[in-house]
Amino acid sequence: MSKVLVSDPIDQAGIDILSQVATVDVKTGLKPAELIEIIGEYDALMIRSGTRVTQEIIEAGTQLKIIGRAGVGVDNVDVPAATRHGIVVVNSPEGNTIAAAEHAIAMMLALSRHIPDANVSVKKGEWDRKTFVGAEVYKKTLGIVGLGKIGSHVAAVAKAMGMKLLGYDPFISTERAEQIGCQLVDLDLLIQQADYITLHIPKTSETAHLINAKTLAKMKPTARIINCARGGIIDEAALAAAIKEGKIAGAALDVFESEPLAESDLRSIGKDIILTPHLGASTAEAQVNVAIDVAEQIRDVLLGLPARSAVNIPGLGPDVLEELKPYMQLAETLGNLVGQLAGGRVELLNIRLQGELATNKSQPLVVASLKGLLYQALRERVNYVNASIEAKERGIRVIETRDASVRDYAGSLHLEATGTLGTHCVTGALLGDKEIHLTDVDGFPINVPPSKYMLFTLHRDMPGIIGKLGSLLGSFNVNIASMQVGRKIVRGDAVMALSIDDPLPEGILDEITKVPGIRDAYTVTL
Ligand SMILES: NC(=O)C1=CN([C@@H]2O[C@H](COP(=O)(O)OP(=O)(O)OC[C@H]3O[C@@H](n4cnc5c(N)ncnc54)[C@H](O)[C@@H]3O)[C@@H](O)[C@H]2O)C=CC1
Ligand SMILES: O=C(O)C(=O)COP(=O)(O)O
Repeated sequence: MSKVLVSDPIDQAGIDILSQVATVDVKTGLKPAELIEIIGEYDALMIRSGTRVTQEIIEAGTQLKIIGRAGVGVDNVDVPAATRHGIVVVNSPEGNTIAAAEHAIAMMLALSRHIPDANVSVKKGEWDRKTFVGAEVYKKTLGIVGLGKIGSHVAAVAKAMGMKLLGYDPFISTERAEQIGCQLVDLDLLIQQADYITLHIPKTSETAHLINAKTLAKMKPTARIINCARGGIIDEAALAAAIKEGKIAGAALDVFESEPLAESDLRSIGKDIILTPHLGASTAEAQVNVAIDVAEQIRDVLLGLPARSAVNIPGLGPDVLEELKPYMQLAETLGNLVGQLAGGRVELLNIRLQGELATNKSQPLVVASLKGLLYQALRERVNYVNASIEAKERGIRVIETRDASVRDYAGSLHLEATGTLGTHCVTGALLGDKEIHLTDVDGFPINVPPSKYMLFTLHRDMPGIIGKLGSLLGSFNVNIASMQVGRKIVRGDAVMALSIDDPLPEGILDEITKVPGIRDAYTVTL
């Protein structure tokens, strides 16, 4: 049975799902060295933001197949290292959207009305109404940095409260911003005009210290900034100084450069700063959502199925996966087949996505083709995560083309592999009830479902060949399950595709090529 380590607090709903397929150990608060010591035993690791999954931990996790982040941000995982090791990293892109957005709104209102400090004051026995006079958000300008899932929900709520919305997000269109009710502007303008700024972007090398001494200096002295996204997007020292010097009115922070927050100037600022301990996703509802979402994906991957929200498999979102699932198996089978036909070292793989597959959405089929191609060399070590990197490291050049005009089938895939021993090509499609069919081998039209053991011959189309081959296979006790000939012209060259019940015994290929008229023979295991 597989083993899963849960190293941060996760809702029981997730543990229950994992327990259906694995032994689950919950060990929270482990030090890095302790995690390194035990991670080698586990097939999966489930975390929140509390565990830093470094390259060292990934290298020690020799059995790891998946790292599941029960939340959005994966900045605490060395994703490139996981990718190199073929470990799929999944998250829950939507499970805590509402929770995080509501926390940002709550922070904005709490900051405007000094709720945390007023509460402490009343609990101390005071009745001070003058100190805590606040500001309304109605008709004020909210600048939203990052108009993704959380930023969009913040926009909807803020709009309902009568705020004017400015948005900055270089990766969304003006139309999308308009839909959200935001005027798309550049960051500088947003910073200068906003009364409130709220951050909803990932932490990356581009967004680190996006808000710094220079940007803070451009803000209105009455402006307040809220960060419920990631620590380190704001330069904390510069922020503390800006509030103390009255350059801005205040800040509300849920996330910090280093968590838990250690000694910090931020603590010494009074009612103009609110600090919460990374609570954005901490609602009962969100914790159930993310735990179920990620546990299901871990379960699926441990059962050999694809994950719906893998962050290190490009282009494979849940909607795309649903559509492409049957074609992924086709691509893998064709990759595996053409790799074996080509034999030797493959140097170039031409992948043509045809008919309805000729769209950008089909990108994962390229990865699946490479996974199939590399299967003979790498077996279980190649997967959707590392297939592209492994191909690159082996010097395999990949050319993708898309041809929507090929309409023999709704969608079909054509793979051509060139290696040290020559060039071969195969085409396949889904027929009937999404059954995989080989529709062409080396330019000869056929129509056969692939089987585990197959034999292909290139021969002259002439009487007697099929009989001779049948007798030869019979003399080696090889049982033929099905056979089909593909030819372009009568008595010209032809291809024979045979499904056989068992692997072909050693030495028989040479015998087959000695049959007059048979030029070449290939056996494959799929
Ligand atoms: N405090 C907490 O507990 C939580 C924090 N988060 C954090 O909130 C952030 C946003 O999450 P989602 O909205 O779900 O992500 P998302 O991926 O839906 O949206 C992020 C948006 O940021 C934009 N973006 C990326 N780089 C940018 C840049 N340099 N400048 C401006 N915009 C940029 C993207 O185009 C995208 O629209 C993430 O950092 C996530 O980790 C999420 C959940 C809970
Ligand atoms: O989902 C995210 O990105 C979060 O920041 C939530 O973090 P958490 O799971 O509460 O440690």
